[in-house]
Amino acid sequence: MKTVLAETTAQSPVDVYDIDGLKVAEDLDRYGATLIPKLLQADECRALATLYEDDRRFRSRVVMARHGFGSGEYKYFSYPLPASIQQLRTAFYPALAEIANRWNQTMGIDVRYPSTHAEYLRRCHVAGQLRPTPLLLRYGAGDYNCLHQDLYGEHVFPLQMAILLSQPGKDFTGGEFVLTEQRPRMQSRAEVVPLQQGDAVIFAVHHRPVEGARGVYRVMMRHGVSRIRTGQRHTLGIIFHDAQ
Ligand SMILES: O=C(O)CCC(=O)C(=O)O
Ligand SMILES: [Fe+2]
Repeated sequence: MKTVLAETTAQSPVDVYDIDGLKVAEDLDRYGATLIPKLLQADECRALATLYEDDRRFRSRVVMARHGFGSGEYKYFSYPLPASIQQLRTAFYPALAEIANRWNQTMGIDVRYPSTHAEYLRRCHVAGQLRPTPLLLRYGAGDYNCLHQDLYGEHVFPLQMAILLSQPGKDFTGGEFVLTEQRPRMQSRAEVVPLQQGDAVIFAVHHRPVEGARGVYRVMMRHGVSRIRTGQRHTLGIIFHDAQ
């Protein structure tokens, strides 16, 4: 399936991402995560990171240490979302919904996701999950994001995306994106996703199916960020369900 991102910003040409060509489904099935290189250009990343200062864009700010979530802060966008974020959310959803539906079938879960994001949001909104979840995160030296799952109500779309907006090695050091998977009655496995500026990672929000010798089982997934050693790191998070 081809995902077309029309004009992610005024400067950017139309980009076409061939989701099949990038082995998105294959990686997600094997590892629970996949990396999409250079989804955004450096100038788009800088423009998005700069939005962090513009409080008119956001519905709320979370200081992570106050909640035991880690150290650093983030802000949830208000509706209407910035056009580039709205486009990313809409454009990536259909291909991810196909994977999510296949996973649910494999795991014996009877929830199915509609083919358009607009339709899925209607389902969230009818259930009272009305608040937008796309967010910008900002970390400084010493900050980190504890392993977590982004669940905001009954309706959870099982895949999400994060885009690194800062340049590792230059804007910051440390601060690796980390995923863990907890298999039933087994020790946990960790995976570090080596993101460059503008790269996206798509990953499982809460669980995913794994084929074992005795059939399919579910592994629990969590994600977080290791300690930022120096500098400042910004990320854009795109979650497909809305929040209560
Ligand atoms: O900063 C990161 O890389 C992780 C962000 C995150 O937890 C999210 O987007 O849900
Ligand atoms: Fe998260």
